[in-house]
Amino acid sequence: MTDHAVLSLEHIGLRIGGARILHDVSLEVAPGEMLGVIGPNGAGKTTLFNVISGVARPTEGRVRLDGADVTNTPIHRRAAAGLGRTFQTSSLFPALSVLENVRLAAQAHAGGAASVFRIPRRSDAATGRALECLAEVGLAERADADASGLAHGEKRKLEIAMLIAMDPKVILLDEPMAGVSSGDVPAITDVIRGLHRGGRTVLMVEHHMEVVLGLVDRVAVMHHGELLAVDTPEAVMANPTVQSAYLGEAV
Ligand SMILES: Nc1ncnc2c1ncn2[C@@H]1O[C@H](COP(=O)(O)OP(=O)(O)OP(=O)(O)O)[C@@H](O)[C@H]1O
Repeated sequence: MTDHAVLSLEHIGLRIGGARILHDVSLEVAPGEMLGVIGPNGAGKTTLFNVISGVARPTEGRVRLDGADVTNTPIHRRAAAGLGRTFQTSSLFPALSVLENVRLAAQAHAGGAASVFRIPRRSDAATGRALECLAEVGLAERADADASGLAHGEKRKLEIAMLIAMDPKVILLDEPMAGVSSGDVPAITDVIRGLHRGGRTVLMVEHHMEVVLGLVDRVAVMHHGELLAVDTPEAVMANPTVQSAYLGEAV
C-alpha cells in the first residue's frame, strides 16, 4: 500500500458456499479521485461495495481506510470513520420536509440519534449545515417541500445531500442513475461532479457508460469477480480484454 491511498483493497477474496464471488481484487484509490466501477451483470461490483462498506466480510484480504485496517470494522464504525454510501430512497422520511430529512442526517453525524421523534429545532447548527448541503445539490428552493412530493431525480439529489451532511471522506455511489429519466441525467451528473470538485473521493458503480466515462479519473473493470483492468476511461475503452468481457459489445 502507498502512503497516499485513502482507500486500499489488498487481495480481496470472497467465497459464499462453494462460489467464488470475488478473487484477488487489489486496488488503491487516491484522495480526491473519482473512480468508476464497471462490468457485466453479476461481475461482483455490488459485492465489492459491500466489502468496502462493511455489509460483507471478505474471506481473504484487507480493506484499509486512510491506512487503518477496517476489514473487520462494523458498518456504523466505518461510516463514522468517513465512509459514506448513498441513502436509498426507501430510507427517506416521506412525511418530513426535504430540509428535515437532511437535518436528521446532519444531526446523526453530529452524534444525535436520527429519529422522527427527536427533530432538532430549526435554529440549530444542523439546520445551517442541512441548508448548505441542499444548496450544494441544487435543492435549496425545495427545502420546505414534503420529501414524498419530490420527483424521482429530486429524490436522488436529496439522498446525495443527506450523504454530504454525514461529511464522508470516501463516497460510494451504487448506480446513481438507476431509474433516473434521461432528462434528469445531466443534473444528477452535475451533482456528482460537484462532489468530486469538493475534494471528496468518489467510487461509483454505474451501468450508464456515457456518464461513467465522462466523469471519472479511472475506471476499474470487473469480470467474474476479478479486476480485469484499472485505467483511464480512454485506455479501458481501447483494451481488447475489456471489450471481450463485454462479449464484443462496444464499451
Ligand atoms: N449472498 C450471496 N450468495 C450467493 N451468491 C451471491 C450472493 N451475493 C452475490 N452473489 C453472486 O455473486 C455474483 C456477483 O453479484 P453482484 O451483485 O456483486 O454483481 P454486480 O456486478 O453488482 O451485478 P449487477 O450489475 O447485475 O448488479 C453474482 O453471480 C451473484 O449471484
